[in-house]
Amino acid sequence: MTDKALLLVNLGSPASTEVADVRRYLDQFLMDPYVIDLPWPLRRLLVSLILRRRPAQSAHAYASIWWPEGSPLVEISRRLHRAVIPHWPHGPVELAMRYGEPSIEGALLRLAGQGISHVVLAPLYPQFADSTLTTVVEEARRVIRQQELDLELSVLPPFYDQPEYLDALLARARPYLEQGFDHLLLSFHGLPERHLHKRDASGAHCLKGAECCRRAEGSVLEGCYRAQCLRTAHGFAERAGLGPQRWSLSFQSRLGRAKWIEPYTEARLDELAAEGVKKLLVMCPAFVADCLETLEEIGQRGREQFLAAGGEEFVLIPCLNDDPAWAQALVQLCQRAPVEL
Ligand SMILES: C=CC1=C(C)c2cc3[nH]c(cc4nc(cc5[nH]c(cc1n2)c(C)c5CCC(=O)O)C(CCC(=O)O)=C4C)c(C)c3C=C
Ligand SMILES: [Fe+2]
Ligand SMILES: [Fe+2]
Repeated sequence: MTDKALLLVNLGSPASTEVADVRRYLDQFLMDPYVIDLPWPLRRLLVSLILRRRPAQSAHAYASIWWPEGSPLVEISRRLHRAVIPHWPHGPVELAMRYGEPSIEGALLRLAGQGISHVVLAPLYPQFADSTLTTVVEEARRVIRQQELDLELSVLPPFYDQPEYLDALLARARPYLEQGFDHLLLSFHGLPERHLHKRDASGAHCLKGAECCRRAEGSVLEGCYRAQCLRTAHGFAERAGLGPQRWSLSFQSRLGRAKWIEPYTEARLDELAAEGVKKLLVMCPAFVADCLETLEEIGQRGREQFLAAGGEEFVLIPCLNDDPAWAQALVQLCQRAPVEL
């Protein structure tokens, strides 16, 4: 029966490392109100300022990690897509990117054209944020509304604490853990603090103390990216049998002057070297596919920083990527967990 399609959605990348393509991509990305949550005129002004210098800098960074097939994030997502297809018994599997190509619009039009009536939307982000999950769901809804498609949607919720995901992470990390290390740093993508406050309607929970996100439950946990990152990190460390001294958590990829959630990865790299850590393992569990933020920011700049600060060995554990066990685990999640919209 071909009545229930699966649509995998990742973030997306520029079409090439040309500055003009990077500018186009950054414009689409940063003008998304779920990413820069300012009223349109202010957002336009801020993004135009960012677009004066950032495209050239980012193009240079992208060029240093680009693959012959194109963007690592997009190519890895394509490989994951191919690995998932044989495991999904309910119908076609499509791949889309929230920004750039292949688009969510194109994928939904193709599925509707095949007579599909139900789509399971799988945003490939373990932790919830408006800039990850909400924007994907809203884009899918916009396309269905504007194109008048007869499609029902359900969505894979954040899977930050799900055994399928944590087990896949551990299987990925185990060979690196077994080789010995002084410390494991779990570096998550950061988020402006404002995005957390906005989701904490009571104003009483989020960022009210070092442990507030650790204790979050119910709707507070559902809306708190930081709390979900902490759950992932503690869940992973427990499964790996790591004591509190063997690992820590940080947040990377800060953009602009606003305060982002702490501790910052950059600061932690210096601290760990100063504390005498010689061999550092780094894993980035907010990303299911290696991308600019893991390969360049951590794998190149993070490595240089740690070694310059006195560290001796820096090992970046690859993301889950197209690992066959992860492809199977993802299908299990998509069969077990989707929520009707
Ligand atoms: C993993 C989840 C992600 C969250 C949360 C997120 C929030 C967020 N990001 C920016 C700004 C940028 N992010 C950029 C790259 C990038 N971000 C994610 C994921 C999350 N972002 C990924 C997977 C990537 C890599 C894309 C790739 O092509 O490899 C970039 C672009 C690159 C650059 O110029 O540095 C920007 C800009 C904001 C502002 C934000 C939260 C509000
Ligand atoms: Fe980002
Ligand atoms: Fe919180």
